[in-house]
Amino acid sequence: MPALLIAAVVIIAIVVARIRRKLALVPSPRLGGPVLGNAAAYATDPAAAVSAAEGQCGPIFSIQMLFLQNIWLRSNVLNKFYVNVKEDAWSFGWGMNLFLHPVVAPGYWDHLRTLVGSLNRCINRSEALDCYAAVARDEAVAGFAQWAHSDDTALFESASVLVHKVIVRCLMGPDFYYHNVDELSDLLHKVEADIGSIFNFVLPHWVPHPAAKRLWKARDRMQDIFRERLRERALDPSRWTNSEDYVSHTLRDRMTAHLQDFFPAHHTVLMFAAHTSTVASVSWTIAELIRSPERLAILRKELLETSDVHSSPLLQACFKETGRHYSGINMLRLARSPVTIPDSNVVVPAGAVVSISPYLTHHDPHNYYHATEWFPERWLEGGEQFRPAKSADEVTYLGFGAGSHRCPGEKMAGTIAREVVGELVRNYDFGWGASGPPKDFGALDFTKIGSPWLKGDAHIRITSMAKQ
Ligand code: HEM
Repeated sequence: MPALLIAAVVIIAIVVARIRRKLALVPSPRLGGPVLGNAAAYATDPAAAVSAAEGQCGPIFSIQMLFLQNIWLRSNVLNKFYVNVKEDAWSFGWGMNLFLHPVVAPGYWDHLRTLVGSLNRCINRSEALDCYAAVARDEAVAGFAQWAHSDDTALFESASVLVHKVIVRCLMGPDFYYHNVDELSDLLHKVEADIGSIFNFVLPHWVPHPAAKRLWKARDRMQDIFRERLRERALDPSRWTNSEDYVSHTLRDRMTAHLQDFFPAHHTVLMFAAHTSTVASVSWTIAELIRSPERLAILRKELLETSDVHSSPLLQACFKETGRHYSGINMLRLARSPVTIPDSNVVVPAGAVVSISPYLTHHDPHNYYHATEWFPERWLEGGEQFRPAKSADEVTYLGFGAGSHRCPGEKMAGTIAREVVGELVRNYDFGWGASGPPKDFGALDFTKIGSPWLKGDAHIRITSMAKQ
């Protein structure tokens, strides 16, 4: 009997040793003090922390964030692998759910693909984009007339108000705009303030901590707003037959009409997906044009010579460069089943968070010449400074993502941003406000979902050229 026991222990020890040799532990850096050092370093300066971790550990490493293991993949080839892993293995939806769970109805993520599919079919049609361009122009004209009254307009904050109005009119429709636009902006800000609460990550989802209670309240109010508006629409259906707003489309689309109960959750997610990054795109482009007056003069000439703001190569290059220079620090997936990283013996376990970094990819000098400069000309014909991905196995530009979750709102965001900035460049003289230029252009706020804003904002003044 003891001999049998010893044999069993030896066999188990051999098997365990073999498995451990096969499944190498993901290396973890030392970025600060023990226990919470890595999480604290990441929270203070995520770009510096991830770069330092890569320097210590190579392209695959793990940063422990309290109870979550966050595994990072840092190479162009791993970017490509990452964006193509399927949802059932590395889930985008369940990654979002880690912090958005208090504001989305249970079951929403199971319908994400269907709802995103309908979004793609609706907002990328030319009729819809023409309509969104007209809405953006209209809001830009009204918004800038207001901005011109002050000699110190907070750029990101004011662009946020403008973009929010455009998004509500386009995605939700004129009735939501008329009745609820300010309240929706308020809800967005409230949700933004609480969604990053550590308690959302670490406590069971049912625990009524203060941030969760506020978020549940916002979720319930969003549901009420939708109930009210959809009830009114049902009383006058003919008015909505040809409406280009996305809510109308989802009510007409037989793939989504039955998912009405999930519309409030879907539009909460979309307010995040669409708002922060579009505001960043508009605001950073305006700020960078102020910093380069010669380029602004060339762009103004180009825009005044064409009747179509969407055909200016320099304006397009400016937005592409803003998407490169001011991109999000991370993408995030929740691993649902073990996945082996190619050409390594690392297996990402189920339950880990897996990330890549658009920001660090875009600032890698091996990928971009003068990577730390905002230099839109790199994207113009003849601007050979962009080093295209070496092969089809690499991804070096992630401004709108790539692969399975590539952004469906790229055309809509581009249309809005070109209309807004085009209106400003054509009709207004603009520069820093009375409080002067921002002290530190490198102070990026990476806490938002999407592209970073500038910490402390930037203040500008605009003057109508017609009045000069
Ligand atoms: C300049 C503005 C925008 C930028 C830079 C941007 C960027 C991105 C990126 C990088 C992703 C991929 C995220 C990932 O793979 O983890 C993404 C996904 C997504 N974006 Fe955008 N986005 C913008 C505007 C919009 C707009 C206007 C909408 C809605 C109308 C939108 C809706 C979405 C949705 C629904 C997804 C998830 C797609 C999926 O699950 O397959 N985005 N976006």
